[in-house]
Amino acid sequence: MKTFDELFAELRDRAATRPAGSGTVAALDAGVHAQGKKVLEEAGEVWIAAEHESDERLAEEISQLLYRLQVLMIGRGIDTDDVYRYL
Ligand SMILES: N=c1c2ncn([C@@H]3O[C@H](COP(=O)(O)OP(=O)(O)OP(=O)(O)O)[C@@H](O)[C@H]3O)c2ncn1[C@@H]1O[C@H](COP(=O)(O)O)[C@@H](O)[C@H]1O
Repeated sequence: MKTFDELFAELRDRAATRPAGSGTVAALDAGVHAQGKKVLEEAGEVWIAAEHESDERLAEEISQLLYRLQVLMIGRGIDTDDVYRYL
């Protein structure tokens, strides 16, 4: 189990060290357009899960949306503080 900030730090490390086999590295290399499409896709899955699926499935879809948002943030080069200041 990890927090939002811990996952973000892990993904930033993946971006810096580029380990072989990392899906995050592949997602970053795919560019912001592809990253944005993944955000939209996962957001749709969250919506569907919220209306039709179990709490567990909803939580899993939300985790995937958070991951995709973080990949997009790193792809665009913004940090968590850039977001948190609006919360
Ligand atoms: N939290 C996640 C995470 N959430 C979602 N995903 C990716 O998103 C996929 C699920 O999304 P989809 O529903 O779109 O499934 P899919 O269409 O079959 O996925 P793709 O073919 O597009 O990869 C998963 O198969 C993962 O590829 C994640 N990939 C990685 N992480 C975490 O990120 C960290 C770094 O991972 P790596 O870069 O892979 O080492 C690790 O802590 C991982 O646990």
